[in-house]
Amino acid sequence: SEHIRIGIAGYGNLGRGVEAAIDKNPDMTLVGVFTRRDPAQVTTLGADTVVRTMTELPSFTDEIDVLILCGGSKDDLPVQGPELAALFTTVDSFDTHARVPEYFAAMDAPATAAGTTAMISVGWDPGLFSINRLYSEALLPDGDTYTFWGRGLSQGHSDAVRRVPGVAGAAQYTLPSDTAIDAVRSGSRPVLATNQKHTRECFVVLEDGADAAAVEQAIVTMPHYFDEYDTTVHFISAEELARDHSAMPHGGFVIRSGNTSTEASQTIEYRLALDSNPEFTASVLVTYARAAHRLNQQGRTGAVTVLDVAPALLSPKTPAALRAELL
Ligand SMILES: NC(=O)C1=CN([C@@H]2O[C@H](COP(=O)(O)OP(=O)(O)OC[C@H]3O[C@@H](n4cnc5c(N)ncnc54)[C@H](OP(=O)(O)O)[C@@H]3O)[C@@H](O)[C@H]2O)C=CC1
Ligand SMILES: N[C@@H](C[C@H]1CC(C(=O)O)=NO1)C(=O)O
Repeated sequence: SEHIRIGIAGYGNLGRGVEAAIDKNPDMTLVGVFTRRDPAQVTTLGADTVVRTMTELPSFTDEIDVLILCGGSKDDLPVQGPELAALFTTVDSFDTHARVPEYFAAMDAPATAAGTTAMISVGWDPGLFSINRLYSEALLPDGDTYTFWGRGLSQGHSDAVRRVPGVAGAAQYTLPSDTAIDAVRSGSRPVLATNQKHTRECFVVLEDGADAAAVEQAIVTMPHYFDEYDTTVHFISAEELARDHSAMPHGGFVIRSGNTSTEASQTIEYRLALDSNPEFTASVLVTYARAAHRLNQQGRTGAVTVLDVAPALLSPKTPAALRAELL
């Protein structure tokens, strides 16, 4: 039967989640974790997990079928993605929405040249929510689509805050507006500005000697992450961060209300409720690694997104079994 050999590039919340998710998929094997740090500093879930430096990756091109990129979207993936897509079929969770077109192009060139497949922006948003926004808009042309997240910890926004000079640690929570949700659920199809749907709340540990006012200003004005929102910043100790902000729950929903006739109002809704944002996202990444490997074997090279993936490619079951069980 098919067997897929996985590498993990970058070992943080997501990398750890991918290590766990591979254990849940019998058709997958973890070849190793690749880190920019000293491997001796990296403690993995599995005691026997191989940990190597990122610089060793070029010597693993024959041993890895799909490399799952678990770096941060703000600063890591824009550099690591194109370099690694030139060597491996990759899957990543790039989630700076405004920069997706530019990142897609940056991944498409090396992957096309190398004959690899670069599947970008895999996760739940972008990812599963993107698929449901597509279904909703295609199925109900006359309608409006809304996306709400939280209350929960956004990993992309937490990563972005951690990259601000003077920040030693951070957690960012996204809070949906109940007023906005009620208006949407009423079916009145309201027009809502970005800052009417969510607010953002950051808990930040400062490095010794850092200027709190300067850090706060850098966060609340950050393009693509915070500049369109009302954001509050709290400064806490490293102990408080570890004690109160280690769980990473999240979730949300995509809802479209539309009309198929003046009399008939229709609603489509897709919802997630997550105890662990990173573990769920990692499970999505591993599932789509199966599809990326199959697409590459079919000769589909260059950059692709979840919107290009036929659902059957995601399943470990054969098409015949899927037809017998799911249709
Ligand atoms: N599309 C979606 O729905 C989702 C997307 N994401 C994306 O996933 C990205 C990664 O999230 P997350 O895993 O939480 O980010 P982390 O900050 O945990 O990890 C990012 C990188 O930082 C390095 N790192 C991790 N821990 C440490 C440490 N203790 N000391 C020094 N460096 C460390 C690792 O690189 P190295 O090992 O090389 O040092 C790692 O690859 C986010 O930026 C977000 O964009 C996340 C959730 C959902
Ligand atoms: N990409 C997000 C996944 C969801 C969560 C989110 C937000 O809270 O702004 N936007 O998209 C993440 O990093 O957690």
